Amino acid sequence: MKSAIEIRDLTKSYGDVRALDGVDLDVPEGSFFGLLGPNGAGKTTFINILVGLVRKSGGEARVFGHDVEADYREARDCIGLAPQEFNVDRFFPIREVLEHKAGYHGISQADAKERADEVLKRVGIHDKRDTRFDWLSGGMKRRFMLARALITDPDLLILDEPTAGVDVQLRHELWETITDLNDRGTTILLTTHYIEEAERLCDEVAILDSGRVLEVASPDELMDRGTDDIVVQLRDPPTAVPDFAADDDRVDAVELDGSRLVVTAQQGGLVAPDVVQALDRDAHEIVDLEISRTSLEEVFVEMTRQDEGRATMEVEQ
Ligand SMILES: Nc1ncnc2c1ncn2[C@@H]1O[C@H](COP(=O)(O)OP(=O)(O)OP(=O)(O)O)[C@@H](O)[C@H]1O
Repeated sequence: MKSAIEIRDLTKSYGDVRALDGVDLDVPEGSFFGLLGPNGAGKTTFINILVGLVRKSGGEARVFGHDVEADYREARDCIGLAPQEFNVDRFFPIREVLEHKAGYHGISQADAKERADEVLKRVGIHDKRDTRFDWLSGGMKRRFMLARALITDPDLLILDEPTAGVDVQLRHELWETITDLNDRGTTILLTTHYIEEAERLCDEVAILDSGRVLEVASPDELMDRGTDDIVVQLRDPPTAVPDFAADDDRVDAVELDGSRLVVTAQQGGLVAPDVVQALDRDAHEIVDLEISRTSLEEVFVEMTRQDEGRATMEVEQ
């Protein structure tokens, strides 16, 4: 599949700070791709290089085959960006702001008007079209940021924390709008601190830490790496239970607390039937069974914490 974003050995230094330290990444065309990382990992720097706000120190960055520096105009015209900060002209009615933006990208005045109406309707704030940005509520401001990113009908939509500070209802509405765009073929690059957001929306995520890509995988693949708890409630407290850990190397631990048995295992969904069979064989009656899966958040915290440990060890050696 063709790449919407193609990154090779990308570096960026701000003085002594190595914000990006040799990033290689391919974001497939049409995908919903998440860029996750703790504060200061380099996400905004990465995005700013793609849209030409920051100059890279080394390496290559292409958007739909266009080099972000040598072919800046072509690359930039493919991208719609909704940044974290509200960098909007506050004194004009929002529809005019959109028309100016469209004009800047070479869209005719008549088309710009039509598109402005269309995107304002799409994000649900068309009735506010004559209002100044300053007078919108926080949630409406977020919607407007998305509308502005969409005004050029971009092939690549970059969303930097698009739901920061919005209520649950609006978050769900924004998710729906973005998912719909992705279903129609727009490639999405999303950064977020709400790991649940990435888990729900993204086909693939890259975990970035200290300017390096630690991992690229689907949320499911990442969650498979964590351990799950298979919690079995038995009718009667057993005197002994099968030693699941000895028989199956996916099992990490077995704990018995009265009639409650907890088997901690990788790929809990696949281990659970074996647990049930073994208990059944030994005539233990099962009253209830629940599998609690590791969340992407737990895997993310574990991975980025391990990296911290590694960094400390590297310094100490
Ligand atoms: N203009 C700048 N001058 C100096 N250092 C900078 C500049 N911009 C970013 N940095 C540094 O580069 C590193 C990466 O910052 P960046 O903003 O890209 O991270 P981030 O992953 O977007 O963080 P956050 O999640 O907090 O927004 C940080 O150490 C930051 O302090």
